[in-house]
Amino acid sequence: MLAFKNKNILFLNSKLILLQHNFKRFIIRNYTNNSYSRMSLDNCKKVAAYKAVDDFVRDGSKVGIGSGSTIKYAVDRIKELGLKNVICVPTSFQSTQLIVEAGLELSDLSRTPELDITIDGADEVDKDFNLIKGGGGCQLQEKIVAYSSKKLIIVADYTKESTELGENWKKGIPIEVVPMAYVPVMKKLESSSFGLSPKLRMAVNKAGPVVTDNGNFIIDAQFSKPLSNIPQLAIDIKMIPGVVETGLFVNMTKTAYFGQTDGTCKLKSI
Ligand SMILES: O=C(CO)[C@H](O)[C@H](O)COP(=O)(O)O
Repeated sequence: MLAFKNKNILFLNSKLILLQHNFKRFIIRNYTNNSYSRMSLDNCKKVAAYKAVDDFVRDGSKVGIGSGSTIKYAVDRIKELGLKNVICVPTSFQSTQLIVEAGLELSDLSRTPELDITIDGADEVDKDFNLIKGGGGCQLQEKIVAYSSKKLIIVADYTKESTELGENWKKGIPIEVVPMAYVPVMKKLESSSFGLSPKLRMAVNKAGPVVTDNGNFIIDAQFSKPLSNIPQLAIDIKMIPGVVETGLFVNMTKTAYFGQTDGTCKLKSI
C-alpha cells in the first residue's frame, strides 16, 4: 500500500481522494481511471449529517438524537468535533447506544425537557416538509423529542427528497399501536376512506411481529394514490383508539439536508 498525504489530498494506491473540509464545505471524491465515481448512499448520509452538525451543534448544545442509519454519522461528527458540554437526548434504544458508545453525555426529557435542536433522519420529505418517519419503528419517541426541541433538522440521502409523500417511499405510513388493538385498527384503516392497505410489521430473525421500544406493534399502512390533506389524515389516524402515534410528521421541521451523489449537500429550508 502506498499512501501520501498533504492538507487536502490523500493518495492511496492508485486512488486519489480529495479531502476538503471546513465549516461551509465537506467534499469527499473518489477519483479512479480519470472519472469521478458516484458516492455510495452511506456517504450521502454522512455528508448530510456532518453538515447539519457543523451548522447547528455548538459547545453546550442540548441535542435530540434521532434514530436510523444516518444519525450514526451525526453522533460520529459530534464526537469528532470534541465539543464541550453537549447534552444528548435519545429517541430509541439504538440512539441511546450510539450516544453511550461515543462517550457523549446522555440525558432524558425528565432532566432536559427543553432541547435546542433535534437532528433526525426521515424516510421521505415532501415539498411542504411533511415527513414519513418510522422506517426503524422509532417514530413515537422521535416525535416526542422533536416536539421538545426548538428546531428539528432532517438529515438524509438524496433518495428521501420527493414532491409528494409516497413517490419514493413505498412501505407506507408506520403506525404504532397498542398490541391488543392491532386487528381493529387495521380493519378501521382498511374500511375507511383513507385508501390505506395496512400490514402488521413482522420481525426478521425472530418469530412474530416487531415490538417497539415502547412494547407496541407497528402497522405499515400502504397507499396507492397520493395522500390528500396530510394534516387531516395525521389527525384522523391518531384518533383511532389504540393508535399511539403515526409516522406522519406535519409542521415539525423547516430544514432538511440531503447528501448528493457528487459529494455536495443540498440544504432545503423554508
Ligand atoms: O424514522 C426513523 C426511524 O424510526 C428514521 O429516521 C428513518 O427511518 C430514516 O432512517 P435512515 O437514516 O436509516 O434512512
